[in-house]
Amino acid sequence: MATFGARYRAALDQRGPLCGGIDPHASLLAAWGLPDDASGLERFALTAVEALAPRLAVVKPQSAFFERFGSRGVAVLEQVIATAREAGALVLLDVKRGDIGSTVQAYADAYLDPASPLRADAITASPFLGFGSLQPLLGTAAKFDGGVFVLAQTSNPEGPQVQQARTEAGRTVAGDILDRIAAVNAGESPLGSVGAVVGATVESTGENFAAVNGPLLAPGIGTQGGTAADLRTVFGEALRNVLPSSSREILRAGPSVQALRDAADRTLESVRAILTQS
Ligand SMILES: O=C(O)c1cc(=O)[nH]c(=O)n1[C@@H]1O[C@H](COP(=O)(O)O)[C@@H](O)[C@H]1O
Repeated sequence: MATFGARYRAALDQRGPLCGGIDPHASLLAAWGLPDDASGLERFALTAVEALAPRLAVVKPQSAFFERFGSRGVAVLEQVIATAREAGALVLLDVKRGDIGSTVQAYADAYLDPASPLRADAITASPFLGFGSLQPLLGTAAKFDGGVFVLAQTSNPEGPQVQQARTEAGRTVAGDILDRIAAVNAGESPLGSVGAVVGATVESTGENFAAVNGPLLAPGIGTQGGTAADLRTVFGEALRNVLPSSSREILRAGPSVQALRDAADRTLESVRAILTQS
């Protein structure tokens, strides 16, 4: 298999730059007329996969919305991952894992080892126990051609309290994380396999995102207020590597498969117009 960085580049080039988040909120299940139980979850998630996975580059199921239904919910998540991959989308499992190194290896085994039923193409990870603690995850990803998206500057308003704090060297924590991702990705072509998560809502940062030489996930498009135009302000020269992500704004269009597709197409066209101008 090609590296995750190469598969990401090809997926964006072929299908366009959009990640569809599969976030089965209780309020969305209700809006779709579905029960708030594992059967409703299954209908919701598989409808979203049917609509989005054959056309979008990446789909991103959010694990907690499945875990809240226990083992039946996790079984649905396994089905979502497998079905979406069969339909040709890359699956980015949003689990935001981070732990001491020895335990991080167990998370790597759970989500990135082909032997696991929850194996995805990539996962989200939190570096706030120290970037080095993620090493087992990065090593396992490299071994199995998977990807890891490391939180750097998140879309929520509370993020700057930690992420804009300064290291002893005077760098912001977010900037330091970007530097460390860039060091892992150095020399990789067409892109490294370690991504950064930078919210579409963070405004101008002064960072050189092109130097990351890796995937750039930009959640926050739509419901959180992030717009296509914001992407230019945030990412500057690195727009070609950016994957905007939107969950609720697209999912609200359901339960009609066609309406979900139309909503995804509208979002894709709005971000494509900006991202391909560079
Ligand atoms: O890692 C993420 O996916 C993520 C990082 C971040 O900084 N902000 C953020 O919103 N997310 C996730 O992206 C999704 C955003 O959903 P919507 O606001 O409905 O588009 C949620 O699943 C969040 O957990």
